[in-house]
Amino acid sequence: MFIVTAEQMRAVDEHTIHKLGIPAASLMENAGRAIAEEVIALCREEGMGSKAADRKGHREPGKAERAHTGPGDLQGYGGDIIADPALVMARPGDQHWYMLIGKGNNGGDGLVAARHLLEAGLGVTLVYAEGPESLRGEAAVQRDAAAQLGIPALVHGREAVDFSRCTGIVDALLGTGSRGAPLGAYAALIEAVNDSGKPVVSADVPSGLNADTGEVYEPCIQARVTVCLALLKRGLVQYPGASAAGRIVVRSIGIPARLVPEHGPSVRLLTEEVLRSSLHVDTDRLRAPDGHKGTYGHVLLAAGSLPMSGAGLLSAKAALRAGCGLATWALPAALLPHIIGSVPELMLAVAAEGDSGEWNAASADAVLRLAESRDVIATGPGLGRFEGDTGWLRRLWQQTDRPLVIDADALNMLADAGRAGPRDWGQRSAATILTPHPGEMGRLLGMPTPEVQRDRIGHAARYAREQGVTLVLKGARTVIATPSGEAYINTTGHAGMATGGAGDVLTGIIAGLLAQGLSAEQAAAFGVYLHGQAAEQAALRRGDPASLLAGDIIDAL
Ligand SMILES: NC(=O)C1=CN([C@@H]2O[C@H](COP(=O)(O)OP(=O)(O)OC[C@H]3O[C@@H](n4cnc5c(N)ncnc54)[C@H](O)[C@@H]3O)[C@@H](O)[C@H]2O)[C@H](O)CC1
Ligand SMILES: [K+]
Repeated sequence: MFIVTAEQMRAVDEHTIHKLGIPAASLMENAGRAIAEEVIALCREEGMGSKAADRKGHREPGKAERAHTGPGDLQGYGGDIIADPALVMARPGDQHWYMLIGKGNNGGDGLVAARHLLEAGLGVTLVYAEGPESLRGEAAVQRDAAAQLGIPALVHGREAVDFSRCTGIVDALLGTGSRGAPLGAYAALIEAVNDSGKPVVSADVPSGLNADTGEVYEPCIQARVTVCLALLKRGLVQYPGASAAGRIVVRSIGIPARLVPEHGPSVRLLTEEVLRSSLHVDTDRLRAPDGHKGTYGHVLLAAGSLPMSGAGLLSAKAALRAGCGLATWALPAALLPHIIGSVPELMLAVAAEGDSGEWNAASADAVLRLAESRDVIATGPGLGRFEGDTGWLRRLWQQTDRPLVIDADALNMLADAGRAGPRDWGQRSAATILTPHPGEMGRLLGMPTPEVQRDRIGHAARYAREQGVTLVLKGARTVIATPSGEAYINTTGHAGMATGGAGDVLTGIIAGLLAQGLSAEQAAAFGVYLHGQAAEQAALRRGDPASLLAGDIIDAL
């Protein structure tokens, strides 16, 4: 599923109307109709104004919905005749919905929805944010149709609006044409709606949400359901916007998704389907029946220091669990006695001499030598900082042609590389994957963490393109961005993954997948997906996400 910006949506919309010749009125009709259907679906689900038998959330028309159009039993003539199933409910007359109408096309969608709800037998009242005379184009056509049908209308500021009288509210105030925080009547209506506690169905996006970044302005509608029209908007999959949206239902309205790549870099929701079809990840083919441990690649992990040896251990175990044939952990000499025997499947190699348990700049020689007979290098977890560390990382970057996964303190070394970023170190010929959390991303970009979080997709995609790397921006809805400017938004995982070591596990998984021959894009996306899915399994086993340990994720892989 594609995820678009408001500008991309507009471009695809224009393409559909002006090049394909689909009338704008058809798109608005489909949009409004979809919103009305989701209002009815919500009413059914919540048993709002309907019979107990109708409270199960199913969309099958109930008994009362079957129209027997003549005397006697029609079944004798070949079966029931059922009125439009999507719009039928048991006792529609108990429902009265207020339809908030803004002056743009979002308002036009709301007006179409009002017509369909009226047709279904619900009570509807229009609440215009501004005088109806301010509507233009298609929205004005819908305003006039609604007026001719006699749908009652109030105008904010002219008549009192009492939300306690309605059963629910459709928010068609602001859509993708919204700019900045809602102003004037829009802000007043949003505040009153949120205070009312009534269920809200938002048209396209909750009004007050930045559709591109997920930033919520003051005020912003808190929706029960958001009926996203045509294509998923970026702001709906990023927090805090994702929380304001409630349940998101993406409804097609006649705009072909295949037009998206013509209008800018594509961002997709990372699902199993996308992994298989767009990313061509075929797990059945990862293991050859006649393979041996050399077939599945050898990971070299340069990680861990005395106070943080567990990080290295987690990464190494995760790489093995992800399926690489062999893993070698390069570590400071002083760690060796503590580690020996803890993971018997793992090979250990001393890279940094001395009894401090820390890394040093000279250890780059040892790491580079070890890398010659390994397929992938991963570094960062538990590494710590040391004198000359940025130069150390620079040597790895420049002097090995092996794929490189860079995490944790190695990212902080990268951040010290200079304003221009590692692109100054030259383009690597092999895959380079960076896995920052928002704080590390902020250091890479030289900006505060909240600024990164304000537009995760935008920052990740820009950095990956400018620096020529594959970037994994961790956090709720992890973003995977590629050097070509494409991105994937992960759908797996939960808040229980906010626990020490979870990132080290991800580094190991990605390295383990790279070793098996996956491309940077495949390994990063599949690794993130698997990491989240394993954490879901582990939380199910434990019964509570909060008690998840990073090691549980490895066990569940
Ligand atoms: N996907 C499609 O192609 C279709 C989308 N539809 C719907 O149309 C809206 C986008 O409509 P647009 O007219 O471009 O913008 P809005 O309705 O969002 O409203 C813009 C309107 O509001 C004023 N405004 C902007 N920002 C603010 C603010 N902060 N406070 C107050 N007022 C503001 C501005 O002046 C404009 O007049 C899309 O979301 C869909 O719902 C089509 O119906 C079908 C095709
Ligand atoms: K809206």
